[in-house]
Amino acid sequence: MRIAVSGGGTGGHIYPALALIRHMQRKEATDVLYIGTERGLESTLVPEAGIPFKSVHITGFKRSLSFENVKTVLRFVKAVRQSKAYLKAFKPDVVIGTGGYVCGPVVYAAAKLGIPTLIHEQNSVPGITNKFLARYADKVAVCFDEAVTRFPENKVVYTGNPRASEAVEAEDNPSVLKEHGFNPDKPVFVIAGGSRGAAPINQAVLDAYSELAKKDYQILYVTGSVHYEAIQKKLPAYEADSIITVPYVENMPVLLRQVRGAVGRAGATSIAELTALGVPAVYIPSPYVTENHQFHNADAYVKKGAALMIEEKDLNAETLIAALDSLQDTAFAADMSQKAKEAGMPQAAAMLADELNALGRS
Ligand SMILES: CC(=O)N[C@H]1[C@@H](OP(=O)(O)OP(=O)(O)OC[C@H]2O[C@@H](n3ccc(=O)[nH]c3=O)[C@H](O)[C@@H]2O)O[C@H](CO)[C@@H](O)[C@@H]1O
Repeated sequence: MRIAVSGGGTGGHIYPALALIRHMQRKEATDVLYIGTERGLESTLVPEAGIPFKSVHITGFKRSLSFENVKTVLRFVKAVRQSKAYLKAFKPDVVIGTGGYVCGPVVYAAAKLGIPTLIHEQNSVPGITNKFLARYADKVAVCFDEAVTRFPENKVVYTGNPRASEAVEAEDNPSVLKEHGFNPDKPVFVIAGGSRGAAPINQAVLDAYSELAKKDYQILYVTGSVHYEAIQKKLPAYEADSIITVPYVENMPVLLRQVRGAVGRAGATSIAELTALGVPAVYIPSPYVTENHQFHNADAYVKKGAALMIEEKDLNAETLIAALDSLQDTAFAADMSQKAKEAGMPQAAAMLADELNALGRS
């Protein structure tokens, strides 16, 4: 099989693509070309994973009327032309887009060239690019019941997010906690604001820091790479042994296998990992995303008893500490873990690969 993959901007769109590629390459010889942007996280993550990478120049539409949108249309036209050239040279059997605006020109170009296409929507509410592409793509793979009715009935398939499979296949290595400097006999929570960090969550952790330092649990506090330096300057002069602050975690699934619980944004790929592994979670949805989709992502799991939610308007040191304290109750945490696992989709990579194989061989 030869597959062209596009997806970018943030980790939530890139990690599912990488998980799918790794799954397919383990099963059979699969040649891959990844098309992203130079500025997105994909331009480092994809080459680091040893996958051939080409770039197009494209930006997202602004929600308000602006001259920038005219420029975006011109960039789109140019990026379609460039994508067509890459695709004609690579000759893929199938093209998949995993979200982010870079998929727009790539999947559109593929459809116009008559190459079978599939788009993967991780969220409960579709993003602008996938809404546009749904008209052109042959299949739309979704991860939430709520997303099924948002796409044409004859195209939609429910596969889940392939990063869930990668999470359950990750190495079970308890010493990862020790390597971070934790006491392995006490529970560890990870607090991370998505792939880029989140300023309001960082502020709540700073406000709660002195109280958290007194707790009988430990915290891996992931600030997000861009926030790290500023946060370090704001941390109290004493550094609590039980709170370890890092900019980013390279291999999140290995870490997630060992923690008592996780606090973070309600990005769909994080949710897929946490549910597949049955990690109790406290979601603080970002209210700054299209159609408030993170709230709806989180809500679907809160309703199943698989997670807790703190809306950003209610986020402060007290609500953060209360949520963490509640997961100290082992029976409560175990029940949530069980419900999260029941809602998880660890078979997602195989299901999505089957859809791609069927399309590519049609
Ligand atoms: C602001 C924005 O538009 N965010 C979107 C973006 O979020 P974002 O990119 O933050 O995506 P997610 O939270 O879904 O996924 C983050 C990914 O990065 C990994 N990770 C995170 C931190 C870290 O230190 N190390 C690490 O490897 C996580 O394990 C996960 O695989 O894509 C998601 C999936 O479409 C959407 O639901 C989010 O709404």
